[in-house]
Amino acid sequence: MSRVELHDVTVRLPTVDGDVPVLEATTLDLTEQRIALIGPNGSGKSTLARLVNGLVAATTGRVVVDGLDVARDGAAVRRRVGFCFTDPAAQLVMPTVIEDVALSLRRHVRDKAERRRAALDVLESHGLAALADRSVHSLSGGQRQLLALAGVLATGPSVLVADEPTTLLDLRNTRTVADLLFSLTQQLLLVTHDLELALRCERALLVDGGRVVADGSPDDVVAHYRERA
Ligand SMILES: Nc1ncnc2c1ncn2[C@@H]1O[C@H](COP(=O)(O)OP(=O)(O)OP(=O)(O)O)[C@@H](O)[C@H]1O
Repeated sequence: MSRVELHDVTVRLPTVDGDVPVLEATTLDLTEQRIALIGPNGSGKSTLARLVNGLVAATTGRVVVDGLDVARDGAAVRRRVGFCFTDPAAQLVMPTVIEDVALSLRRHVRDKAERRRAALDVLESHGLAALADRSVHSLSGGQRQLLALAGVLATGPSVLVADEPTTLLDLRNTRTVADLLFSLTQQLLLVTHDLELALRCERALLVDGGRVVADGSPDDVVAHYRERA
């Protein structure tokens, strides 16, 4: 299993009114397979998640993934850490479904024809092969989210950070995406407002006001969150 470490990490972000603190000094050692990040809107969950693949840089402190420092070894960390956004539109950039998966595979499979075959295999393994030549824009929200996840997973990350991957989905698609996420063997950092999903993880962190205010078993942390709300 992977290991994600935060050593005394703070984040300040620039605004028109100057830098504002978004994450107070945080130290974490994340070794469990599935870790949920829960908490109110604007509490700092996405910021914490984005630190793990360098989408947000620590203002002070160090973020380390499997021994690699995110600030120093950024490219190597990004190869290890897959990131899935709430809105799949943020990561689906090619005109067709198969081209999009092929783009994810560009560093893994050099030959173009082979890459197309590999992309089709990926689509098949996620039940999306029938959509291969469809425009990405013609897909439903659920299909788009599955495709985005398939593209990220095709690169073979050892950690998947998923930032509210089911927020835009209906009940059935939430179940499909959740089933996929919980079938993975990789480490999963799951930012979610869906407390049922949080309860299925091995560990949960409650973030509030830029601080981790509870950390432990999902049962305890979710109960604590419900009491505070
Ligand atoms: N690029 C930025 N510049 C300035 N402030 C930012 C930036 N990104 C986030 N923030 C602020 O940092 C705080 C934490 O935001 P973050 O997105 O991490 O919260 P969150 O817990 O993920 O919220 P939500 O549940 O609504 O997605 C918020 O007050 C937000 O306005």
